[in-house]
Amino acid sequence: MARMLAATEAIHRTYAGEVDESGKNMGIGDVGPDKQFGWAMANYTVPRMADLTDRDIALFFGRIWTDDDEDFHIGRRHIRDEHGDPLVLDWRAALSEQYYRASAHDRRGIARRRRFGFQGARITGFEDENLAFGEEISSDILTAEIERPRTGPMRDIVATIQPEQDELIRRDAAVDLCVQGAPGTGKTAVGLHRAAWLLYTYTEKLNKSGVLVVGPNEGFLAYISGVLPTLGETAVWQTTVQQLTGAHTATAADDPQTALLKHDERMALVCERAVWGHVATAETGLRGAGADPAEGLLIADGGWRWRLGLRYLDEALTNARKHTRTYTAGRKALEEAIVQGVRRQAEIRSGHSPDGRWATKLKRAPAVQAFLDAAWPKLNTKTVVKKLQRDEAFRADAARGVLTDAETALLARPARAAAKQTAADLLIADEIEAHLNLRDPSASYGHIVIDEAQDLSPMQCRAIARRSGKGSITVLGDLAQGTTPWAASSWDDQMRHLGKPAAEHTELTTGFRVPAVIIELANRVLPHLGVDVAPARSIRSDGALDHLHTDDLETGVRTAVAAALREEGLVGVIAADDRAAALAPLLSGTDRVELVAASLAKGLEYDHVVVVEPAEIVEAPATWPDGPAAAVPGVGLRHLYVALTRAVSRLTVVHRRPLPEAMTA
Ligand SMILES: Nc1ncnc2c1ncn2[C@@H]1O[C@H](COP(=O)(O)OP(=O)(O)OP(=O)(O)O)[C@@H](O)[C@H]1O
Repeated sequence: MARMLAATEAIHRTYAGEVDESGKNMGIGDVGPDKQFGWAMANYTVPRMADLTDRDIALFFGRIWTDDDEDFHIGRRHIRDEHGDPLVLDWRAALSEQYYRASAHDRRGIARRRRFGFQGARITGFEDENLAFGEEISSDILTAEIERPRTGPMRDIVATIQPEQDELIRRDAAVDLCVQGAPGTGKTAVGLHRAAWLLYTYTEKLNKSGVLVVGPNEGFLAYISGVLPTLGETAVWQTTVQQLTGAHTATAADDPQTALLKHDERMALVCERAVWGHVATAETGLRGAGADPAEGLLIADGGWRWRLGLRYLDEALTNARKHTRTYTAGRKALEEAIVQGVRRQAEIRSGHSPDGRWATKLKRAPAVQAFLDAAWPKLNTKTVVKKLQRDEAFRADAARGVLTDAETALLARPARAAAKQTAADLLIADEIEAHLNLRDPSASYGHIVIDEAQDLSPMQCRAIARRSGKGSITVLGDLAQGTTPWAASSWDDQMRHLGKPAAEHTELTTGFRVPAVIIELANRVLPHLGVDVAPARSIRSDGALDHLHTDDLETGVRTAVAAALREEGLVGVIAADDRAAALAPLLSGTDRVELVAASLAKGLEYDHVVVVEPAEIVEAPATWPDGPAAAVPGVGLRHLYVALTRAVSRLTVVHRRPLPEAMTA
């Protein structure tokens, strides 16, 4: 690697001058092709040098010997010798697949596999499997990696990817995946590694179109943000659905009932009607333009007078509606049809076809404009949203047969709240905009990874789908951990909202995070959550579970945290949202302890978790993602399930009140 770095530095030195010079001169005068090339080379070498600089990570973690007696090392990045021959294969290379997938039963041409253990950049040991002799071992190196104390954000798992994970990671780029998985089964890990694999395998296509990772909240993004850069991928956008849909810029909040309605799938149809309902019949259009439908559209064109009949206009309207995807394009198509109709008459009458300038002038003719404005009025998103909010008759038309009267009334917003929009209003605006205008294809992503996807509302799913375009998606989640008021209860529905009804479905059940004693406790809660999902089976027999019954919660928490700090790793204290706020002063000043509100614990993990007063977590009202607090039935128990499944090694349940029945039954 040092030699590769030296070679890259030499290239950089050769061209570095071009960067400085062209940095000054770029865009001024003539920058010849040589300079362009030099500039490109110098720029190319900069990230490559960073990538080749020591990263305190072992250069390789595995080795395979094939039946043909070739051998390869497998590592995080590809390393070659001065002749260009590979010394270490990138974990994403096609051949590396054999390292992860070969078994004694299905050797895939691999005679022997070696796994290296390492600490930082130092190799600490290795274990061999002679697959050719039918040998298969349970890996201590994998066990050590899984049990390793967590010291900070999430790390990559390249050294120990399991065969069933590898299969998902390396699915073809065109495949849409939906992965249901119990807590700690590696969904997030699979999603991120799949993003990295796709970028490596389809570099050109995906670097251009981009890869997006959507997570539930900013805390989660911070937790996972380092994984892709350590895998050498810096060009992946990571965002929350709130950021993606602009919800974070909302200036007002909906009451829970209204928010629920605005996130409902039926709103998609209301939005569609609110836009397309503006298209009138030819007859109404003519009347609206002050013309007599029996006479049709009369257009004065210099010395000429043209007439388009009702039937022609009706057909033009129907065609424009049928053959265009967006409202704005539809109006254009209608305008073109009018020009076309007149052009034909002009050709017959004058014997030659009028030019483009004539067409532009004709479009501006007052009669044409008046008809277009009446039959297919110009619209923008703001106008439509405003009409939905303020115009009762318009709202009733758009919602007729879709929403009840009471629901329709919830969409009304008083004029004094005019400029203020809620997060759900912005989603509605996004939906309406999609009917009005085609999205710029460059604003769509080649692949989108969506984590904790069970929490998305139908309208949020649709907003993400619009950003996917022709790209594929990987959807990860757990129905049992759905805690939003609109959480999904079926993946089929969710995939339909995401525009990928034919996605491949898989379920992961091998738990890598939570030890068996702790997952058993969580699995007691699972049947009470009202979803049909498989429980996790932990591959770990270590770990500890303690209950601390106390008269005083604060003392109990203090005792539990002090005990937890005697061991290595991070401590997470999870409590009902209000309780968490109250505990904050108690826990400040300890950098190995993090206090987490139960509603924000999703996706995170700690070596030692202290769950505070489960009864309170069960009772606490859900904190709505973009609105006020309000009780969502059953959500508290799901928060408890999430809280109980965050521990990597030890869990202490601190309680003053009796434990909820679901935990003890
Ligand atoms: N093959 C593996 N080797 C080592 N560690 C792994 C492996 N697979 C998963 N892990 C670890 O297990 C833990 C749980 O993984 P991850 O967070 O991806 O699970 P999840 O299914 O997304 O969980 P949750 O539903 O609770 O968010 C992580 O620390 C991850 O690094």
